[in-house]
Amino acid sequence: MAPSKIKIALLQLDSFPTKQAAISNALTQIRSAAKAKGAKLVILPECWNSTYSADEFERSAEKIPGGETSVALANTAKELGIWLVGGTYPEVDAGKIHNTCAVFGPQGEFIGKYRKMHLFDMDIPGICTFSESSVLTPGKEFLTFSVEGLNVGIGICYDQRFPEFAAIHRQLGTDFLIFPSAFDTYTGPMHFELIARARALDNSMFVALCAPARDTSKDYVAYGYSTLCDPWGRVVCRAGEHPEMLVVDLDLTLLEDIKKKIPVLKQKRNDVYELVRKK
Ligand SMILES: NC(=O)CC(=O)C(=O)O
Repeated sequence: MAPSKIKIALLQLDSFPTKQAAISNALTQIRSAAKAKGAKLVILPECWNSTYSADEFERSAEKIPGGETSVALANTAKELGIWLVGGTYPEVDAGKIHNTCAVFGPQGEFIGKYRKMHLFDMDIPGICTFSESSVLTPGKEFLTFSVEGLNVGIGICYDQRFPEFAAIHRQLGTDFLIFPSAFDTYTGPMHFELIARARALDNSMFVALCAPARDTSKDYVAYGYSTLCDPWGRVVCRAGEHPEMLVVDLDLTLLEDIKKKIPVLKQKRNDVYELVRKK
């Protein structure tokens, strides 16, 4: 029988001048989350081992699996016997660059990877202009997997702005949708928590947004404020701007609880409208 609780950790990681230093810090934090706090599933942020910039994506991209970050994460997942959602780091494959999340299981096995499907192209003049599509290739595949009976799905940052993405995950059976996310400091205060709560409530699922800590010395300043919402759309826990570890027991009984009490998922009018996955 599936457990009624599972302990998870969201690591809001600091930035470092080199990839090696970022990896070393991440491994220390993962060990602390698993050994000192007992987390069974540990989640890292978007773009935690490189600067969030188009140039840097090309410079630091690696093979997934097989590259140095993936090997370090796989070994650590095995050492600790945990599930590890590796945040995102740039992937190179057949000459193309992707913003990719790799997932590793408790034996260090590669569970799968998810490539950011909706690329972050935003233009708010004088505030935030970013064009992931100038260097990255978007993904087309969804990723889901089971952790002790809990159905987990992966999205990345900008994907959370598309309600259809989370709704397709609902169709796929996802009960916990995880978005490694590096929102900026303009949209973050307006939208980050709002979107997390909306996706959670719309789909009666847990939603986690795991962000890098804020570093004001960077060109792209990440918002921070990693957030976890329950299927009722409530914020279970939220970080601040600085490096932080959020450790929490997901109360899995809430999944059935809301489905019984507010059965919107069964009440969809598929005779009138329908959402169709094409790939
Ligand atoms: N960084 C992103 O992918 C998205 C973001 O910052 C936003 O949507 O705002």
